[in-house]
Amino acid sequence: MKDLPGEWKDHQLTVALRIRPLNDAEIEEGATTVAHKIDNQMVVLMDPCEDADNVLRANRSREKTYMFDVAFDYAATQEDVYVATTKNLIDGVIAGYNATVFAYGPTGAGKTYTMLGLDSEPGIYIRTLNDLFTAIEDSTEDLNCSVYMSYIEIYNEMIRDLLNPSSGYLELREDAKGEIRIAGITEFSTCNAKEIMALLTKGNKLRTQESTAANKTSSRSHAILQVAVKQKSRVKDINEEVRVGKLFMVDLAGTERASQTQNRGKRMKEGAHINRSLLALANCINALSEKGGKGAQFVNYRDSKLTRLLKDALGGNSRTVMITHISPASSNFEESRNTLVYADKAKNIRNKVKRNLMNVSYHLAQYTSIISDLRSEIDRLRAKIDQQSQEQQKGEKAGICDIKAEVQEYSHGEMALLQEQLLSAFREQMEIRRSLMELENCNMELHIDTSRHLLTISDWERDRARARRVREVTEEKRDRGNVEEQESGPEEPQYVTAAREEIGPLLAEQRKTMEQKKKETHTGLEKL
Ligand SMILES: Nc1ncnc2c1ncn2[C@@H]1O[C@H](COP(=O)(O)OP(=O)(O)OP(=O)(O)O)[C@@H](O)[C@H]1O
Repeated sequence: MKDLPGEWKDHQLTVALRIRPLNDAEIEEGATTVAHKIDNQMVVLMDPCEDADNVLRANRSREKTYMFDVAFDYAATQEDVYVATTKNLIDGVIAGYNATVFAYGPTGAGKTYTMLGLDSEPGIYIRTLNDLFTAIEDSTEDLNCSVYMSYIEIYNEMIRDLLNPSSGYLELREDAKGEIRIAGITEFSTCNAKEIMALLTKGNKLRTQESTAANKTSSRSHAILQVAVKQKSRVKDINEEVRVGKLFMVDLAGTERASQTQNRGKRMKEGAHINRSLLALANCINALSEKGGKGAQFVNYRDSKLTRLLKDALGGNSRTVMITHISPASSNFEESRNTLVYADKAKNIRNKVKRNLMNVSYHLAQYTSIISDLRSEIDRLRAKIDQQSQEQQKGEKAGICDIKAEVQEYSHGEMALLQEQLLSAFREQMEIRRSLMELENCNMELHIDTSRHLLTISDWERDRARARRVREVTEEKRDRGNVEEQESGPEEPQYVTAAREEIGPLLAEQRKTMEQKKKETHTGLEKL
């Protein structure tokens, strides 16, 4: 069924649960299985502290049943998980919808296994990309399609481009439409799955991964793979429809407790950052699950880079699937319980989704003027025929034939030539307009960022002056005019210093964009 363009539809977050098999370390330490899949949707978690032989089972409160959209245990294959969670999103992305799949859960619970997988057991990334390219190839629609890919990690609250690590740390920007963008991100345009897989493998090698007490190859960062599918009509028209569907695939760092993972030093600092992002994510899930209900709350996405980037995935314009992971082991009971509580809340999140359609219309002035020139030329020739036929009614047919031939020749030759010129003028104009529009957007984003920083600084300076004045008045009153040397006031917070530092580069970038815009406009005018 085709959706009407521009129509908003409700979409409830899909929440899946995957319980991985017990691992060797868990078996060695004598852990028992406490998480069981009951059926395709139901899971039960038993408290290992309870005495299973106690027939009275007096304390049943900590044995809890959870329902999800779909549940998997150790028997599920990578294909099973992919088909039930992600495969269905592909057609939507091609039709211009946004979609997000994210893996959530404690460290070592199997998130990277589900998303990336092994060479012998590929995960969701590879399966999705293969099916996406096949679906594009099989599409019968008359559309030109291009696929762009980017791959980043958020490590210690800093964004790194995994496809171009030399670009340093990247910044988040909000554009005029309120959409979050990563400034300076590398977007590879590819048209085959093999090429995209090579990029992904290269990027993965750069991902921050370390051995921790809980997982030998623990991912210390959140990794986000974004694939954008852009399509436009092959048939040239004065109105062109462009569709853009974006798919985010996110492998989050694991939730962890410092005491349990025995992390120290650098690992502990990472843990704090990982937890800051995941705490912000948990807060958003909490607030969103309450939204619309009695306890409707403000959703604060700004607390971490992760939540700012996942804003659309949570409560925005995206079909979203959350794949929650837990270990079945009794030794991980507490982590599993906490994870299940959040996954359960996430089921209440509702998104509003809409196809991303844009209309590019070309300037008609040039088109209209050429057509009117052609019309007057034809009128002139018609008038000439009429005039001549009146004058030479008797036997001067040859002359008329000459003029008729002239009209015909003009109509075919000149028309074809003019048509050709018209088309190429359109193409050039279209390119210039498109790049001007991009520069305009970029400039607007820079302007908004600069204003935001200036506002942050002036707010802070105003508060500081106010605090200083209050202190002075208090001191004056107490010392009856004998004012002691004043403190310089509170130390400037990090976010204000960061705002000051960012203004210079933002202004420089703004100047650069303006220069480029001038150049483009000049080239455009020369061509017209
Ligand atoms: N369903 C599964 N079947 C078989 N092995 C699994 C499964 N899930 C996870 N594993 C294995 O368990 C180990 C830990 O998994 P993985 O690295 O995917 O965890 P993680 O949740 O990504 O951890 P972290 O948050 O620390 O990165 C890996 O060796 C992985 O191969």
